[in-house]
Amino acid sequence: LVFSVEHPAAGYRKIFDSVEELNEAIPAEVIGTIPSWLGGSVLRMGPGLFEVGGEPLNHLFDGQALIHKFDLKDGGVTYHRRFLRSDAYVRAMTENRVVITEFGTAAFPDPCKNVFSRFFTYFKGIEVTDNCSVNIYTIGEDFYAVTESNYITKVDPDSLETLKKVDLCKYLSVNGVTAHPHTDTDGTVYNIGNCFGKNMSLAYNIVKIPPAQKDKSEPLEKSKVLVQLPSSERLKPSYIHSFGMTDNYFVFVEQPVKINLFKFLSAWAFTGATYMDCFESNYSMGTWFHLATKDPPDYLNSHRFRTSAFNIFHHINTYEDQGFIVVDLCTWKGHEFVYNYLYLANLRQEWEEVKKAAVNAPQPEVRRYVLPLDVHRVEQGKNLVSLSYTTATAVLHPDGTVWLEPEVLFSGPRLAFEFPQINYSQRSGKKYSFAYGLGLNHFIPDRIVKLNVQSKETLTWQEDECYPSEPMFVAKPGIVLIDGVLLSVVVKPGAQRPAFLLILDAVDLKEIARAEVDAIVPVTLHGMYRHPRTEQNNQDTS
Ligand SMILES: CCCCCCCCCCCCCCCC(=O)OC/C=C(C)/C=C/C=C(C)/C=C/C1=C(C)CCCC1(C)C
Ligand SMILES: [Fe+2]
Repeated sequence: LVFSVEHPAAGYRKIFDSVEELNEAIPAEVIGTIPSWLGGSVLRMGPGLFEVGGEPLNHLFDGQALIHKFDLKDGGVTYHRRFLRSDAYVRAMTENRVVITEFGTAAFPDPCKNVFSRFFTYFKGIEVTDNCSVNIYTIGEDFYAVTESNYITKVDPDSLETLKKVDLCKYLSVNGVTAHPHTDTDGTVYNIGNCFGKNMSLAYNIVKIPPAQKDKSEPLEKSKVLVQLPSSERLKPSYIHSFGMTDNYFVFVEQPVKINLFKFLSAWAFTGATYMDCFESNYSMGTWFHLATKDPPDYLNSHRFRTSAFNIFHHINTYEDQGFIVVDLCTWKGHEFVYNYLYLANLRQEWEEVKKAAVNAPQPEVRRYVLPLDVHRVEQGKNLVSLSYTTATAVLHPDGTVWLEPEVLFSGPRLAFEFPQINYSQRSGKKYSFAYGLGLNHFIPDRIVKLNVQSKETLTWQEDECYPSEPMFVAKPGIVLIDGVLLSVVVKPGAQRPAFLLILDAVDLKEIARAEVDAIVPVTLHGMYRHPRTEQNNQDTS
């Protein structure tokens, strides 16, 4: 029954429609009672403008970045949104054309320039996009909207004004970093990015940005590359969307989706190709797992962990247990790039067509991989994983590689458990029980799922004609680990008030409240919960 939800009215199309920003926050109508301890704001990023100058943007990740904010205070809720004033947005508005190439849409040539000056414009090099539509997080006390390029954008989390474009290349030797950093309890930020070094040498660099500084100096000024991981292929680094971190280790999964740097650095500048045109699959490498220690930072090159090919975007959680590293992942089987299926034209099709397209796409599966930390030559051919609670295996082969087989934690035909969240502040890097995710039915987000990663039991929230977003876990203040709520922005196109902030009890996924707004909210990708400001932290930031 759970798998057979159908969408004949294709209401999901509404989440891919352009909207206007708001001049000021609008009030929401609250149904139910918002817990008295739940204040603060929900900040989320996503695309909000899907065409420029009458021309469509092609890919889900191309729409111009819109910052959304739901403020919760004294049981009431307001909603506000503003477009990020990125160069990509401002120049598109000014010139009424796509000026900066997006993930799947090439910039339009300036119609005022003749063919010769256009040629020389191209020679000036590639203008990398600053369309920070993927996530928002803090560095020190500042809030940054981010994508995966070298540009991050400082924003005011109260007014949603754009403050400053920051080029990470000024501080760090990286070409970009992921939109999914890890943050320690003291506020230290860790991230990973591709680095195309001198002589075309390639590496993945793990970077560290310290927390807010006592002398109020910029934490980015003190950021550094911690450790360098090698690329399996020269000129073709793998695409990275997230990574794992435990108390003592970093885990990087090198997938067979590759960036062809030759295409990226040459053809792209001349032919008006897009980022999407620079990806290719490696049919033979499978998937490699890399480990590095945090302190002292060091790449562990003694073991080479391998498994069959899959796409990986989101790590769920990673932890150490009895000499093993447990790595839980949202995978997509095979080497074909899942982003090939995320063109807006596909996502906006009639339901029957959407279903047909998803049949040929890589299939989703939540998997647990277990990496033994202690591997000896004599142990060839036998399963090295002795953790009592998992069927995942690791076998040392004569060539010195350790072949991993996963335990499947969740699998449904064309039903993905994606955009995973955990009780991050209390369980990140630690053994845990629950993951919360967005259920993608043939790529259409139509349910919220809670997964018990130990028992594999699931709970589901869904409602007719409703399209939710990534559920964010907010822990109830206190010491009880399982208490908390899930917050998700849900779009219900036919309703009188067509979107709402949904508040679910994270224990049983029962609805606690919803705050309905008189506005459609386009698809959001990721975001953060900002705790209410107390007298104490008001003083801290002043
Ligand atoms: C929320 C519901 C969505 C509905 C459909 C979704 C289906 C999703 C199925 C799979 C999971 C996908 C996860 C998606 C994650 C995501 O948010 O991705 C966004 C990523 C973006 C916008 C990446 C931008 C990357 C850029 C600009 C990279 C640029 C570069 C290179 C490609 C090479 C090196 C240089 C540089 C400039 C860094
Ligand atoms: Fe993501």
